[in-house]
Amino acid sequence: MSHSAEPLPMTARRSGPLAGEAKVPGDKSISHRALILGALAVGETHITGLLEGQDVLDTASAMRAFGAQVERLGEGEWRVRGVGVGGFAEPEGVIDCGNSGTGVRLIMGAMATTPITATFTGDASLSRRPMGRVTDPLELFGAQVTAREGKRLPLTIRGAADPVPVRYKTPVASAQIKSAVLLAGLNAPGETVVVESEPTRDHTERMLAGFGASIRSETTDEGHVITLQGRPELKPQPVAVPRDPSSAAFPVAAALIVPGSQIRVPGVSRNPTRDGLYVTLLEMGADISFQNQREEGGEPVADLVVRHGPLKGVTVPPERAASMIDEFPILSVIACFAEGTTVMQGVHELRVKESDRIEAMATGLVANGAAVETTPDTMTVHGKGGLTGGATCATHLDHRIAMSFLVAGLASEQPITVDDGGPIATSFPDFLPLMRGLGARID
Ligand SMILES: O=C(O)C1=C[C@@H](OP(=O)(O)O)[C@@H](O)[C@H](O)C1
Ligand SMILES: C=C(OP(=O)(O)O)C(=O)O
Repeated sequence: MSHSAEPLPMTARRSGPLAGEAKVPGDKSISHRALILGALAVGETHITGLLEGQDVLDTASAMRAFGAQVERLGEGEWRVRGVGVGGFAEPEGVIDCGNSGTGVRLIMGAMATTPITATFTGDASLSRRPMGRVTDPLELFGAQVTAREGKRLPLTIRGAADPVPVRYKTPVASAQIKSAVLLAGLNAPGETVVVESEPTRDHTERMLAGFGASIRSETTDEGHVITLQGRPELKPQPVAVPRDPSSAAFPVAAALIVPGSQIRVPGVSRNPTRDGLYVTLLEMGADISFQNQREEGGEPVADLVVRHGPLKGVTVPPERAASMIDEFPILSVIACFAEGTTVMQGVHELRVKESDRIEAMATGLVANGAAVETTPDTMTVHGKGGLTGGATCATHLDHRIAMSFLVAGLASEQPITVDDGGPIATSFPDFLPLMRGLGARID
């Protein structure tokens, strides 16, 4: 939901060793998809471990507006009674996706091949983000899109009455574009094909297969090719959402930079398309072990044990960017506490997230004593084994910027303040109690 709540400043102070267990919330990407596929299935989908962050709650409301029955049974436990592929009803009101790029882009895809009309809106951050990357391919299916200048929200989609399948090469590596096209392809006859230059997170493909769709992925000379057979009957599946590796990154980073820390983060997804931060941290010399590796709900998971220790700067190659796209803000913090230079390459997509994350991190880190250089596509941090701190950082309605600076403050010489911690609730509503439970001094 878009709201103009009062800003909520928060301050993090140098803390003693962090210890204990960090049970981070359910994966945000999988949570959105469980609700949307549940709504498109025929029958009842039972979900456990759903992230109850505002982004996902907005997707739940949207699925109700399109005619699905969505009920909360208990903490993280939800039931969705779906309407079937092509069964969405026309919503009576505007669909407000709040702060969530994933929510709005996937839902636009899911309705674009059904003959109904819907208007989408979002908060100030989402209204600045590019939507043409999704509406362009949706028009190829036959949907009609009315948007203001620059293809931003609010926009209206009139779904195709007689959709045609599409073969689409994504112009940027984006799981949101890929997923929107695949979800639109569900109600088009024949094969819808998405080609991506680098593989992006594959939760949509895994879950569609789990719900009984015929879908295959292969690597060819052209790239990573996903082929979906349209008009399946989706069969409800129990979905057990693993814990979010992108949320886990914050307590993990805190334990790595606060001297003497040792924490355990159980049940975190280790999906290879989401694993780039952890690969990078191991290269930096981080002391992380992955215990009890197992499969849960179609995703590989492990318990992470993380200990503080010395870190060194590394170069993160551009082909790794997609597998850690949301983790660069917190990596830039960790890089300040390493010795030596960390270069993050191929990160231009960070400029069109909830904020321009390259700009937001560089400005805040420099204000707190770091040496950072940026180009349109790279961020370089000259690590000095610590940070002075003492400054207030602007979070620009961006949860990951807020959490990154708060983690930085736990190990800086002086406290670090963020001007607004409110957006943290979009993806990690229990961030404060969880971090305080480990010994973090944040108020
Ligand atoms: O598909 C998803 O669930 C997501 C894809 C990524 O966005 P892009 O596809 O725009 O890179 C990521 O940044 C976002 O947090 C979640
Ligand atoms: C980019 C993010 O989310 P979204 O695109 O769904 O707003 C994120 O959670 O870091």
